[in-house]
Amino acid sequence: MTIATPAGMEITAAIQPGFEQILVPEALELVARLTRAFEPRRQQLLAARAERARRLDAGERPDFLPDTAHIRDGDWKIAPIPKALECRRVEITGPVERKMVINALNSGADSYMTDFEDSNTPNWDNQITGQLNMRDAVRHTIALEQNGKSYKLNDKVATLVVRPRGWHLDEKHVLVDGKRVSGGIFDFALFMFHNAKEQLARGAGPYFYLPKMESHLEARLWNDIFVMTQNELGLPQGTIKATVLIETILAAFEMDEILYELREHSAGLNAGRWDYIFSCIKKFKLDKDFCLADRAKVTMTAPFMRAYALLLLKTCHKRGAPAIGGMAALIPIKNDPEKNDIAMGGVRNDKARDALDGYDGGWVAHPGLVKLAMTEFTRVLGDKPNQIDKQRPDIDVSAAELLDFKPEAPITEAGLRYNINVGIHYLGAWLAGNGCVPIHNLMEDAATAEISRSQVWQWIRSTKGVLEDGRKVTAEMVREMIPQELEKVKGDAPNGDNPSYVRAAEIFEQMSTSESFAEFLTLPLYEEI
Ligand SMILES: CC(=O)SCCNC(=O)CCNC(=O)[C@H](O)C(C)(C)COP(=O)(O)OP(=O)(O)OC[C@H]1O[C@@H](n2cnc3c(N)ncnc32)[C@H](O)[C@@H]1OP(=O)(O)O
Ligand SMILES: O=CC(=O)O
Ligand SMILES: [Mg+2]
Repeated sequence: MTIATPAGMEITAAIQPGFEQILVPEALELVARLTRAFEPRRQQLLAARAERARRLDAGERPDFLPDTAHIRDGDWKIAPIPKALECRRVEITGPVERKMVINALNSGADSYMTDFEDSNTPNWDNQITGQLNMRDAVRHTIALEQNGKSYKLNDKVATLVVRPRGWHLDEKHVLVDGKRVSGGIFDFALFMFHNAKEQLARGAGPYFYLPKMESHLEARLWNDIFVMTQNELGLPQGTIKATVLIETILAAFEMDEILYELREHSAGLNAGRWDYIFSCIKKFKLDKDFCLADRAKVTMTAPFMRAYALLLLKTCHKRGAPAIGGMAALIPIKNDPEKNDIAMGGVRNDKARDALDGYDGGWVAHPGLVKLAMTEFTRVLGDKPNQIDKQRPDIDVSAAELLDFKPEAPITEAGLRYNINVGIHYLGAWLAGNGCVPIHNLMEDAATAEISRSQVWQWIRSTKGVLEDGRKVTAEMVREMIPQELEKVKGDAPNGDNPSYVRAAEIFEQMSTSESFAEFLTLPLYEEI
């Protein structure tokens, strides 16, 4: 099938039946206009990231910005939060897949973040089918017959929030003036064009989660895109609301500034813990003093994670903004009640800690976790929709505390093998089109897998990358383990005979043993799909 595209735009992927309903000329026109207006700035900001990374590699340490002290010290608040976003005690998240969209909206959670990002392989079909799913979800017509089950929406559903791709990702199948467009702008513009007015008519609005930003200037770019889009679509300014994931170490130093940039459009901040850990490893990968312990030991109570979580909470409430907690990767464990009890206890503790600290809500990965997370937040909040009024002047977090990277031990052979195993399994699933999988009873997505592959790279290079039995982690050691772990993955994965796992092992070896560090694992992977 062919479709009409605006002058200067080319679509290089197949237009499957139904895709033309999303790729309508006016929607593509909006993509083209936003691209022409903002793509040069996206490229400048990505170049600024690379320049900052070079400085960090050379030993520079981040600090709060001197030039924006007046924003941190100033007395201001974000614009009022709309009714539909006042109560977010439990937010379920998941890839933008039809059955999961229905199950998540029906899950009993207050809100649902549908994901074009960490938990989604951004192949062309997933992206456009995801937009079709969103169109039907917003209109409450989404339905499905699968495996003898009928899926449709309940009368009362969770508030929908959409996560477009981050600034680093392109949509390679859409070119404007010969260049790839931004994946984030593409996802955002199509969603806005098809759904914003319908959502407003239904008493909510276009709400977003914004991932992986590294500075307030990147937030300013989103804000300017919101302003132009609202003008283009004839929507009142301030209609769009966005929650920013603080999931990079550099953004942790600019939380006030990020809220300030988006103050007319802000719906608060979220502690995106998994990408945050990955970002710390990435930004200090060459620092001889930096070396984190086995992935399982780096929890929310590690000193640097605790500092970040508390600073986020304090900053949000000071600005009248919701503070939303991140994701415990534990999921229900079938057929093993004992292990399941331990996993559920882990989620309960995680949500109880966030609620008692003062968070207004938190993320869960699975419908089976909604009730217990809700119980923990309700225990603290009672019948209040949020606890934004709970100020935490007692919290005082310094730059040194944000950078207090511990624990450093233990690093174990089991931990190393775990990282290799999860890395291969996840990359293989991703290449096969599934961006979120259960591995060893944990939710694994692009962010958790990034921790695994970057730890292996770092342990090989750091003088502190030594196993607790005294052996140094080396490229040879990792090369030897990769085929062994690949065999285990082939046995464990439901589609283990898919050639994508063999390819994943090759990519994992290349990524973890090569001298250069791939900025995001999804960048080389995207060129393979
Ligand atoms: C770091 C971050 O970025 S966190 C945010 C990104 N990550 C996520 O959003 C995690 C989303 N979660 C998931 O994808 C899944 O829960 C997984 C992959 C972890 C586990 O999936 P499965 O093993 O298939 O779960 P399970 O078999 O227990 O599912 C039972 C039912 O719940 C549904 N379900 C599971 N998780 C979700 C979810 N997050 N949203 C909606 N429905 C879900 C399944 O579709 C299934 O439905 P069915 O009974 O109608 O067939
Ligand atoms: O997106 C969330 C994260 O933890 O990463
Ligand atoms: Mg993330």
